[in-house]
Amino acid sequence: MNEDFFDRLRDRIDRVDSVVSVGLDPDPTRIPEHLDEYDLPRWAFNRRIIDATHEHAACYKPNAAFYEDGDGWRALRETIAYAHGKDVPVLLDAKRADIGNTSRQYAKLLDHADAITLNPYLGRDSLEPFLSRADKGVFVLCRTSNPGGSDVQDLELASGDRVYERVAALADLWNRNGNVGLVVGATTPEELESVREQVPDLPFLVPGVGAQGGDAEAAVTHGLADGVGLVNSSRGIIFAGEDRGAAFAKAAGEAAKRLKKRLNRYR
Ligand SMILES: O=c1ccn([C@@H]2O[C@H](COP(=O)(O)O)[C@@H](O)[C@H]2O)c(=O)[nH]1
Repeated sequence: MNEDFFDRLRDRIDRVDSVVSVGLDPDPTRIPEHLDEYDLPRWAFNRRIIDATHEHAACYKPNAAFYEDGDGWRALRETIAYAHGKDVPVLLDAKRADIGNTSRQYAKLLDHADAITLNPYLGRDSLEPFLSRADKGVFVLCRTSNPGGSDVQDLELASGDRVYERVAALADLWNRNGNVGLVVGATTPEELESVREQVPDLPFLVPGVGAQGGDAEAAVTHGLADGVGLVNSSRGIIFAGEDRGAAFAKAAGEAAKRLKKRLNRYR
């Protein structure tokens, strides 16, 4: 197996001709009722979603928030193993980082996943236990897709830079192992473009297309570095067939394929 996460991701993107990241956020209030009979309904749901979407998935992105309880961790472990069985990398959207000893503990999450999202707010030493895992990918939150993303990230520093621009510059410095990418949302296409100009070599994870209504063209045009990057949709894929009972997974497969084709127009 290739030792470099972004090389492995490039191989996967080439193999399925797709930059789609399928977000596995199995909101218990939206999972089809007929799956309640299973021991782990979230895992039963994800397994069916993976079966239906893997041909179009450059990666799976489970968000840790949907698994942080006893059964949830079991469902997540099963999900990751199953995705790996289909040869699809898994990016755990955990948005972690803390002081040193706590971060070292958090970094154990990378024993299971291929890549992780990190919060840069605590600075370099908080990220080090993840950055030093040279074979794993690390996506640093830069300009997030939510409406309040501007509250802190757009603040202007004394240097004239915005906070998110400073984060992008730091991430470039932190990339000594070639394993760093950025999270930049599709809902702010101008920022996407300007961050891409600033750091031409860092792949982006671009969330916010689909349910958040972000700009798919900008996501692809600016999200990829030398053809490598990810455009994520979670609810727009996994709940595309919410009203279709047992056919929910088929609808998810169709939604993933549609998004792949739409994004490929701009690659
Ligand atoms: O800036 C960010 C960072 C992370 N996310 C996460 O991506 C998915 C998006 O889900 P959708 O259903 O496609 O809106 C979700 O897990 C978010 O927590 C983000 O949206 N924006």
